[in-house]
Amino acid sequence: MDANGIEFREVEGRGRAVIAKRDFQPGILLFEEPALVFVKTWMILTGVIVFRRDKVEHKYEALLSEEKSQYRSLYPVCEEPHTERHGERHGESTESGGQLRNRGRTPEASPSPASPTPLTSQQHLQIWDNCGFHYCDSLDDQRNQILHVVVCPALLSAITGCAYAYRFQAQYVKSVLAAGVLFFAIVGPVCYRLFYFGSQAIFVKASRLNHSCQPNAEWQVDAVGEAKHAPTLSLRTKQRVKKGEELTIDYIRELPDLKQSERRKLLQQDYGFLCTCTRCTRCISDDVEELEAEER
Ligand SMILES: C[S@@+](CC[C@H](N)C(=O)[O-])C[C@H]1O[C@@H](n2cnc3c(N)ncnc32)[C@H](O)[C@@H]1O
Repeated sequence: MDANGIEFREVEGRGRAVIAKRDFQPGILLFEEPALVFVKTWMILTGVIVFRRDKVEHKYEALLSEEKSQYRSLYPVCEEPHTERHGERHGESTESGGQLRNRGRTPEASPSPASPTPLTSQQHLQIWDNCGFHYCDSLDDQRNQILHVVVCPALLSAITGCAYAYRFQAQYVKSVLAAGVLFFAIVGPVCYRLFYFGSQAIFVKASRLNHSCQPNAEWQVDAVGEAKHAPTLSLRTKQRVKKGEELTIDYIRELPDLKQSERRKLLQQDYGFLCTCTRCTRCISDDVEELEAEER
């Protein structure tokens, strides 16, 4: 499906954005988009995404030259002045779409796209940090189940059991069993948040979606049959959206319980921007206490 009914343009203070060109009811599919590139990751403490840099670079090298320039157009998404060229539409595979916006790099209209300056590891990292969508596919889910239901409990039970046996000279087997019960009862639920497998993908159009703490759209990744087809992101409206409104998503939707002030801090620390969504603007202006009372 093409991105009908939406457009990509600049908004004040937030760079390029996705705007509704007509009214939408809740639950409407706005667009579907295959991943440009995706990698397997781990996540620690529901926040720190870890992947092998060389893998990311290797995947980039395997892209076609047009795809490479789309990928490169994402760097640096937010550091340069957002000067949109006439007719530029993000995600379109035309010559004007996906132009290089890299500092110190010649615009693509004149140079040979075959030999762009190589991206550094740091630049790759910045692209993935800013634009990577994290999700779990079915293989990740299986690995997580094995990890959290078998490996982690067994390992932690064995360690706790050994410590218990050493401390109290208890029989090893009894200690491991006791530690296992203890683990499932107390540590098990916590362990689920400590470490898990996932995947991360770059979706060119979707990476133009700005964040809001009260988003009007939500994304989902379908990664069934990933070996044969690239995972596909679909974006749907969450509520009624009026013509001219910006479409936004929640960048930290896996942490719904945070207070507004904590959300702002996290977005600044992890994503490097001061959120200017309506909710945050209200929070800055005067009623932080009122907002936090509402949240309680
Ligand atoms: C994935 S990009 C979104 C598209 C980006 N606006 C662009 O021009 O390509 C994320 C960046 O957009 C900006 N941004 C997104 N949501 C924002 C918000 N609520 N307030 C301020 N800046 C925001 C930040 O600079 C952030 O690092």
